[in-house]
Amino acid sequence: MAHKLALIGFGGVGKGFVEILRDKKMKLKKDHQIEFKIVTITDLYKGSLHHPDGLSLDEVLKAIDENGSLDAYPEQPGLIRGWNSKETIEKTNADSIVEMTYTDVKTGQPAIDHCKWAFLHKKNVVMTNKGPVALAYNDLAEQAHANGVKWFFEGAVMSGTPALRLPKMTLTGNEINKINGIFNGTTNYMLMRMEEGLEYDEALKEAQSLGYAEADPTADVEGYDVLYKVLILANVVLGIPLKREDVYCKGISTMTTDDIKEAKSLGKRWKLIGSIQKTKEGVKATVQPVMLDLDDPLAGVTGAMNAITYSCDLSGAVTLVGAGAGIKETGFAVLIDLIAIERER
Ligand SMILES: NC(=O)C1=CN([C@@H]2O[C@H](COP(=O)(O)OP(=O)(O)OC[C@H]3O[C@@H](n4cnc5c(N)ncnc54)[C@H](OP(=O)(O)O)[C@@H]3O)[C@@H](O)[C@H]2O)C=CC1
Ligand SMILES: N[C@@H](CC=O)C(=O)O
Repeated sequence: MAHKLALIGFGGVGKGFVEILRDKKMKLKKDHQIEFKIVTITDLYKGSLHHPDGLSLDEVLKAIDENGSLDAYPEQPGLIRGWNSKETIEKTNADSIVEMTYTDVKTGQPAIDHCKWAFLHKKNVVMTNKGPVALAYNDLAEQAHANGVKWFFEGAVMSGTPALRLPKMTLTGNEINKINGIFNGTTNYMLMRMEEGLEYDEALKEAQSLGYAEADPTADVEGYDVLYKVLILANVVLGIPLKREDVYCKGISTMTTDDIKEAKSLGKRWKLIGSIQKTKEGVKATVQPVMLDLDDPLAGVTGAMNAITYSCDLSGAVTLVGAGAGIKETGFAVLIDLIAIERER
């Protein structure tokens, strides 16, 4: 039986995910005997569509590409328009909610409420939104468990690169003492382009046009996006209930091309580094720009690529390098989570 999905938030990642489902439909069925059917899509300004038997992905993409809105989707018997996110969760016949609204770095809303409502209505949640995981992990994980549903969010850290499944699945049995790395695609891309001669504003515009930046890019350049990822890694991977006030956070917003040139003249390169370390005095967590030697492995991670190193007592340091942002890459993260749910069904 097809696994029915309701999408909340239909921006870059939402569209990327629908394109993946359209393109991989046959392969998923043939290789994995899995069929996903999107029955609802709800977006704040682009509108909302629901059909209990499934929406035509070609028509959804045509409506968005040609009109920027779901309102242009053709009429058909049984089609319902106009649900908001709460109505979607309450009324849809979907098995899983895919939450891809913007990340609010202060409150985590409305995504935290979306999770709570979905769990109460016995629906799984897959999300790329970082807010609920960073701010309400323990509470929401308990609610999902109590309602017998799954809550997955692989895309919240390093988009489609499995930065969360790696420690949870294959590094299990190790004590992880330190996690550090590059966790933001936008700023890593900007630093590379500034080294190539672009001004700060030009580099930011490019990162936005490539779909890497947050709806409000302040989150990227001030380091809050990395701070959120540090909180997720601490809570989910290390089981440490770290809060935002526990983390020293400095972004790249004050950096100029002169800073970049200075590093270059010293044979170094700036990177925005997130780090969590267990020490005798407790946990030390920071987000800050660091000048690295060019032969440091992290110095070679450029563009929207990210890297994470898990320092483990048994396996030693294990580093994963891969996309940290991107429409297709993050859409893929949703697919990984949905396949994981489907395999457990
Ligand atoms: N882009 C990337 O590379 C990555 C993104 N993420 C996360 O994935 C999520 C989506 O990212 P992305 O697609 O790039 O962001 P976008 O800003 O492109 O899309 C977010 C969408 O959510 C919609 N939205 C906001 N509030 C609501 C609501 N209450 N109900 C319904 N829809 C709503 C917005 O509507 P409208 O625009 O119509 O107002 C917008 O279309 C974010 O949380 C982001 O942090 C995670 C990893 C990587
Ligand atoms: N804006 C973020 C998107 C992924 O989390 C980034 O640039 O890394």
